[in-house]
Amino acid sequence: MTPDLPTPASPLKIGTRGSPLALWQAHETRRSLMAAFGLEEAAFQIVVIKVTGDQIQDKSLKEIGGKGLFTREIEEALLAGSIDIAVHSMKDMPTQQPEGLVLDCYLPRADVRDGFVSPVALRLADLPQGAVVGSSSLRRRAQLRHRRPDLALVEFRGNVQTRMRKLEEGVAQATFLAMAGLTRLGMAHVAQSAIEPAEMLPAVAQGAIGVERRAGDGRIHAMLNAIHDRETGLRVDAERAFLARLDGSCETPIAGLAVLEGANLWLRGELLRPDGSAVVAGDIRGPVADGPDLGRDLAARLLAEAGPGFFG
Ligand SMILES: NCc1[nH]cc(CCC(=O)O)c1CC(=O)O
Repeated sequence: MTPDLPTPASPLKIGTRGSPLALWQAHETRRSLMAAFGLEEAAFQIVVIKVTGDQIQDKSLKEIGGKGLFTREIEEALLAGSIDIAVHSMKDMPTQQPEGLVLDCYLPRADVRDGFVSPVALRLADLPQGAVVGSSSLRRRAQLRHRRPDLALVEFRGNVQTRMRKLEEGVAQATFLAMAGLTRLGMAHVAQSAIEPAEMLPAVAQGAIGVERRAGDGRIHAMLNAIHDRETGLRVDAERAFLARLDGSCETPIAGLAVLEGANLWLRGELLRPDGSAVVAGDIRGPVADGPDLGRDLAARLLAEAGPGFFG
């Protein structure tokens, strides 16, 4: 089916946050659609929407609280019809979409690893005893506390430039940034190394870009089908089912990563106590089509292993 295609007179409106990374993702979505349908740039309009998570820079995300800090206003615009699709970093997406919205289109996933950024060490293992590390990510903080209880942690938010400046000022000796974001912004060189998943399991859906639409919008559904990356979808669906079964909120440090091995999907997962004093980790393999079931099974197993007292 060939959908009615957008034109410069009636462009497709792409909603996004205004951060440099979010804008890159929106432009990448436009490039993919242009290539898939032979359309010119003017057939698309990128609409920047302000979200709560970007307006508050002086508090940790946990303090602001609530889910969807980076998505609520964008999803409202999508439901209201002022945009036609919304582009998101899947890592920041709640596992449930609001009634009337569907998230089933993913662009090809980028590097899933965390980047190690530090003027004083080449790799995480080389950080001197007692070094100060800046991170506001609950997952990274818990993983670090578990592996390197000697390190001191400070809150670190803001864009790449802000964090680099804090490192230069000596506020911390190292920080972590997703390689996907750094690479997309042309800044992969600021990372001294990329941390392998076996050493630090990334966040669920790290490196994946999702495109959300209104349910029942057949024209847009058909267009998004043309740019959907099936492998990314299989992996992210398994990881997000794992997260959903854990009721992953921003209070619970959780890591998860699925990869395809031929006809099988291999999912690794990890639950941590925020202070790093306990970790339960495991993995599961099965047919790629069973990804969400594998995710729920692994989550149930890890929850049982953790027991009721795990999160204190
Ligand atoms: N939580 C913020 C966020 N959301 C997505 C990315 C990076 C890109 C991605 O993982 O898709 C980042 C920054 C980071 O964690 O360094």
